[in-house]
Amino acid sequence: MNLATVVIDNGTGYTKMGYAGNMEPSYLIPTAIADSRQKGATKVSNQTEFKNPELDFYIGDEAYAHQKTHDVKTIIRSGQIEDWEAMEKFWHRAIYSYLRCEPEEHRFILTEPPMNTPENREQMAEIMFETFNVKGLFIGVQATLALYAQLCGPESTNKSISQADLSGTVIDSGDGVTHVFPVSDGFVIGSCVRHIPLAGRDITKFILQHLRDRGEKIPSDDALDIAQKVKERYGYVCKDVVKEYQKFDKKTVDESGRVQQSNKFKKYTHKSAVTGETTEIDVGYERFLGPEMFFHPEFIHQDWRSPLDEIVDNAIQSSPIDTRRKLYENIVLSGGSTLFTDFDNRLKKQIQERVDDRFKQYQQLTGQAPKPINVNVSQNMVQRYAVWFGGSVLGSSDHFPKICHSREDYMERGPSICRHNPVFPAGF
Ligand SMILES: Nc1ncnc2c1ncn2[C@@H]1O[C@H](COP(=O)(O)OP(=O)(O)OP(=O)(O)O)[C@@H](O)[C@H]1O
Repeated sequence: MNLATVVIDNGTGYTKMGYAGNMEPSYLIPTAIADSRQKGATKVSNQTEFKNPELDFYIGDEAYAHQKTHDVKTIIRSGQIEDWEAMEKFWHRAIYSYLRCEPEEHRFILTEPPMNTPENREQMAEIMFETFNVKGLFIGVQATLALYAQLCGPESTNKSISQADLSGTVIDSGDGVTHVFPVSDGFVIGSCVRHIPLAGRDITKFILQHLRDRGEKIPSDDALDIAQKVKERYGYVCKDVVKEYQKFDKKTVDESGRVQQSNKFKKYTHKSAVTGETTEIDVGYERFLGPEMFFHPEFIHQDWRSPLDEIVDNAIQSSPIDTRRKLYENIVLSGGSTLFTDFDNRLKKQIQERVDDRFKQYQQLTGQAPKPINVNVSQNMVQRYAVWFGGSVLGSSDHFPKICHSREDYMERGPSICRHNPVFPAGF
């Protein structure tokens, strides 16, 4: 009997995990581990949860809940696994305690950043097959899975897709890093990938700083948590920063003659999980100034001045000429930090302006009018979990057993079988 494929997408900030065929992952937890400070010591206290100190560790939110007694660390930096031992422990807990499955009975889909080395892929395969004895393994490239999710997602009408349909530009912005990946026929054009060292975590820190600068009283224990909630709940991308400021500064007078601040200001009430105390915070300009980082990165990072539309345009322009039209016409958003309202509209407008300017110059120079390009930036229902959802659809497809590397193959040929992971079998 074929049991559902397990899909685990380990991101810099968050891990999404669940079973293929579902719309959403079953668990979304921080990619963090809290390890015992008393390694090697045998615990004897009756109150100790674990007798074996090697098992005295926590992952995800539980890791942060135990930071007083354990050392918490993140495992992935800029998409790359930094600590393999910690990763293995994280997977162990994820598989047995969260997903509660017997790995030898399931096929697994793990994800990797596009420029991952073959050695890293082999290491993943070794751990999965040798430690967990999984039934099968497929290591999907995150950008390709995000495109796959869009093609086969809930809004898709395209029933018969092939490798050639997997073309477009994926903008993946999560917690730690933002990437722009041009993908042609299912393959990431490696030399044209662009990396931006700014993402959700930087916006959160900026919002926190801005709230404090405006004099809001933020309890230091929950400061980052509050800023993150404010960002996720009230953040949006504006059309024009100056006009947006004016909207916030516009005051009105109510019936009793009292001056009221603009209704653009919002109130956020936070209840501390530790003390139970509530704090009320006025949320103002940071609502649009935080997400503005994508278009005016100099607000946040002194040395980074290229706006996202310039980087996307540059990535596409450096791709082979015959792929560019598809890359402009299918820009796909992936990751939590692309969820801001109107992010897609502003990005589309600014990239379209760049394309139109280039066309005008070409026309003036040659006197010829090329066929226009309509830039399309699509937001979709599965954007936050696009990579995971791509894995979910792939893992439940009929052709998945043909592309998944089996345990028998691994035993016969070793970890090098996992170096290549095409989304479609040959001749599809
Ligand atoms: N509705 C929202 N609006 C804005 N930001 C959001 C929203 N929901 C989540 N985020 C932000 O998205 C980020 C997490 O996104 P995601 O889970 O895609 O990251 P990740 O995969 O862990 O990171 P990376 O892509 O860097 O490896 C966090 O910074 C979170 O605050």
